Amino acid sequence: MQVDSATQASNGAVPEVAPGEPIIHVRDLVVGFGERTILKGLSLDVMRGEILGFVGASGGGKSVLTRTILGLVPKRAGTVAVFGQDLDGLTFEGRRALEQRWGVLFQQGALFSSLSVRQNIQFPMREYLDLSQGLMDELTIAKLEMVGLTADAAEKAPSELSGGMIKRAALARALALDPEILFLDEPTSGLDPIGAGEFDELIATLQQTLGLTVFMVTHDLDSLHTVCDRIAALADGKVVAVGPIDTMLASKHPWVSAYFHGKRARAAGFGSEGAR
Ligand SMILES: Nc1ncnc2c1ncn2[C@@H]1O[C@H](COP(=O)(O)OP(=O)(O)OP(=O)(O)O)[C@@H](O)[C@H]1O
Repeated sequence: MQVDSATQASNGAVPEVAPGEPIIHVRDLVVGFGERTILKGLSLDVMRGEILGFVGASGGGKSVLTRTILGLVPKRAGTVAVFGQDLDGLTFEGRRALEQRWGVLFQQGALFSSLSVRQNIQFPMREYLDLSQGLMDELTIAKLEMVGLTADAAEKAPSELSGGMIKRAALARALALDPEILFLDEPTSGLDPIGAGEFDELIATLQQTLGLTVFMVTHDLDSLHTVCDRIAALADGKVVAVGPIDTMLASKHPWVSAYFHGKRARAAGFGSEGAR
């Protein structure tokens, strides 16, 4: 894929990714903190319109990769390009234009606890757009309905919501700017299996109706099986397997094999006993 920084308009206009080119393109990425190197030459492509599940051992660097793609963590080497734009070559305006095209649901601190749900959802609108209060209020209700919440959730504080409602409200905030890419960090963690299943269905529905590309960090085997088009597995600081679930089940890499054929995978009905 060609990342042509010369085409990156300084006015923030964004060149389109050619059909068949990855929407997120990571090559030879090295990220570390002090003496520790976490990502050791990681490469990964995410294609437009897919739901890519990203798995790996706890502490392996999944959140670090997400945060590096978002430009929140500095890299030591390698390339990160989103929508065909090398993150390194961006002007301030170019960077802001890019940020409006993705939405993020972080694992921790999904919502600002001191703000109402309405204020949370309007936060990115205020940051990036110049809309009247009336229009923002209308959009807020539309986003809440999109994620299966009713309008009366808007005036609630996060502390008044159940865990599942917090995830949905956070998703509504991630959708506030009509993003093309959704980054989800452990979206179903903390939810019971039914709540997690419903959230998975919601993500699949949104992906289809809005044409989203979804990058999802998850440990949830059910999510990986039910909603992900492809899975990428992280081990030893690199992507060691990438492909549909069958690729994961066939992988000989020790971590991937242990994960997809382990006790939890078997309990969920996958793995050595055959994929369901
Ligand atoms: N800002 C930072 N400064 C120092 N170390 C960090 C920083 N951010 C992450 N790390 C370290 O990088 C490693 C990878 O962290 P990361 O949160 O990406 O793991 P993860 O794969 O997402 O884990 P989990 O599945 O448990 O959420 C951890 O050892 C973590 O302590």
